[in-house]
Amino acid sequence: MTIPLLEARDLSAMANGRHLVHAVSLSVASGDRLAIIGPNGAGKTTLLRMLSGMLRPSSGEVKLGGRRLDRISSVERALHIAVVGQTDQPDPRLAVIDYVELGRVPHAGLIRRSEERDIVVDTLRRTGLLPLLGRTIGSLSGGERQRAQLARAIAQQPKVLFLDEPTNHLDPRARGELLELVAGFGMTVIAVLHDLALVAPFATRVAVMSEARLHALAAPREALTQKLIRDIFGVDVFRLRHPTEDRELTVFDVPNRAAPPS
Ligand SMILES: Nc1ncnc2c1ncn2[C@@H]1O[C@H](COP(=O)(O)OP(=O)(O)OP(=O)(O)O)[C@@H](O)[C@H]1O
Repeated sequence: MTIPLLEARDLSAMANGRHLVHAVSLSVASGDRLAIIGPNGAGKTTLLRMLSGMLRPSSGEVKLGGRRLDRISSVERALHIAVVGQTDQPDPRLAVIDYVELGRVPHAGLIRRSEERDIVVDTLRRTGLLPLLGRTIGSLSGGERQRAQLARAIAQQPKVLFLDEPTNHLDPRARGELLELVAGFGMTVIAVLHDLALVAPFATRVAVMSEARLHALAAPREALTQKLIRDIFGVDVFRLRHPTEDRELTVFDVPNRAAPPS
């Protein structure tokens, strides 16, 4: 039997006598890209924080490569796990190249310094940040900063990359491009996503959270049924033929409750 890269069993988080996440079990194989979706307050970020070891569960456990995450030292964990959170506040005085190089700190001394630099420069190139490498983090736009945060995490070369809403500062085109970029690195990714339109092109699997529970866990096409999207998000989904190209469009539509009956 192959051991999943990451496995959560009966994971719960409680605060003030209330479940923020209730008995979630899931596993993630190497190379999976798992999108965690659900309405506001469903428990997505709390689940992500427990899966990445940032938050200790009230009950249940997380295993990474068969080992309990809470028994892996924070130093070793940093070799395996990178997190880009919603509330990260990188030091605005750092130059982009120095900031991205911070991703290499957990590996310090393990490989030669010149190889470290090569990894950083290659990551800057692949994330389109080479022209900005001398700029300070504080001088970047929200979208550029988001790309720099991603680059730092990619330079870390983790076994699992955790992303909490990685596209929230990006324009519609840049959102898709950023996730395409992430997918191109071939890493195992667990990402909280809000934009439902981004899920199917990016994710190999989707975990649907609703009211602290895992409502569904499947490939996007299986999970994102019209019924589920209507029930969980209160929006309609239509699959339409693209008017000029040979492909399908998925359109999410908020029903107009104010419309008079026809
Ligand atoms: N430390 C805490 N103490 C008390 N309640 C908390 C704490 N952290 C989160 N919550 C609550 O738990 C619920 C789930 O929060 P969480 O951030 O996980 O949801 P989410 O699905 O990521 O939401 P959003 O889409 O709005 O970012 C929310 O009602 C939130 O207010």
